[in-house]
Amino acid sequence: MSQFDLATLEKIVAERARSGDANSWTAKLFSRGTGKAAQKLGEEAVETVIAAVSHDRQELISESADLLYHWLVVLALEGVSLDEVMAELESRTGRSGIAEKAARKE
Ligand SMILES: N=c1c2ncn([C@@H]3O[C@H](COP(=O)(O)OP(=O)(O)OP(=O)(O)O)[C@@H](O)[C@H]3O)c2ncn1[C@@H]1O[C@H](COP(=O)(O)O)[C@@H](O)[C@H]1O
Repeated sequence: MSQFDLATLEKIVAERARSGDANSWTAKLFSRGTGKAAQKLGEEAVETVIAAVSHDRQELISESADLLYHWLVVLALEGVSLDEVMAELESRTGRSGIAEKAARKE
């Protein structure tokens, strides 16, 4: 099982955004701003949907990775942290009591 996680990728994105490296896609996207990055996010979302409805498993994995990366870039450009999104998701678990049920099973 992969040990890689979104928090690590969020840190990489922040570091690459600051790098100013001409070879960095992240730095390039940051320099072009939220409009361009959000456009790329939308394209990756559509490509993910196409892979899913095509039942193309490998493409679905690849496009999902592109989607999550570009999503983190857009969050960073807008000053939203992954933690804030996770807190929002966590708050929703309370609605069904599912988190408490899962915790009781541990
Ligand atoms: N996870 C990613 C990642 N996923 C996708 N991409 C890039 O996203 C870009 C967009 O994909 P497209 O197929 O749409 O590319 P394109 O056709 O060249 O783009 P356009 O012509 O539409 O502008 C590609 O250049 C991919 O390389 C990524 N670029 C970077 N990362 C991560 O960010 C780190 C830092 O990367 P750099 O910023 O490039 O150093 C990497 O080590 C990775 O961990």
